[in-house]
Amino acid sequence: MSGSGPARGAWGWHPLDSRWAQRVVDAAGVRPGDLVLDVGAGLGALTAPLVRAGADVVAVELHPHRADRLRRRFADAPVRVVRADAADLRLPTRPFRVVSSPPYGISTELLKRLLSPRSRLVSADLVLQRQVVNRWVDGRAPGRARWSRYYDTSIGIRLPRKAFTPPPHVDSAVLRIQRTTR
Ligand SMILES: C[S@@+](CC[C@H](N)C(=O)[O-])C[C@H]1O[C@@H](n2cnc3c(N)ncnc32)[C@H](O)[C@@H]1O
Repeated sequence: MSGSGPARGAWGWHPLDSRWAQRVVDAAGVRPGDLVLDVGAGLGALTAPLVRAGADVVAVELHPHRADRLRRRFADAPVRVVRADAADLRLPTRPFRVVSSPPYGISTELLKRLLSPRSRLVSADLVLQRQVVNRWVDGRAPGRARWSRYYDTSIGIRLPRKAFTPPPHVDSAVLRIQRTTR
């Protein structure tokens, strides 16, 4: 999914209902002034409650029209909209959190990047396919030997299919990642 972007029809368009988005952000424990990446921000379902929580948000969105709409919607808020492919994401050089409902197709690539050796990731709350979350919490995740010294993984809120429009064909949950050292 790099270069000209995903193939037509592969844009992973399952926006979160605003009440569920608020719950995900509340559970993430974001504090005023935190730098938070919303990867695959769509039209800002998570960006809006992140702004209300006082975060400085970087909203990453590849779709050109969605990125434009995000810019307009959050023109007066502490939100930087970056039109970029999450697969090529440049991580901040200062500590940051991630609260995101990314397209499921890029979740493994995104997680590898967030947990890479020089990452300043403090915590991540990612809405993902429940099967994928289970894999990351029960010890079957890629590269675990390397990153498990620094990070704990756990399962957060379980989201019903009706938390999205249109409902996806799979169950979802929040994968919580928290730095334990450094
Ligand atoms: C599942 S939707 C979630 C949208 C929003 N976060 C929400 O919860 O309503 C995923 C979003 O990721 C965007 N997207 C798809 N592929 C992407 C990529 N490679 N890099 C960045 N964003 C991407 C889609 O355009 C879509 O807006």
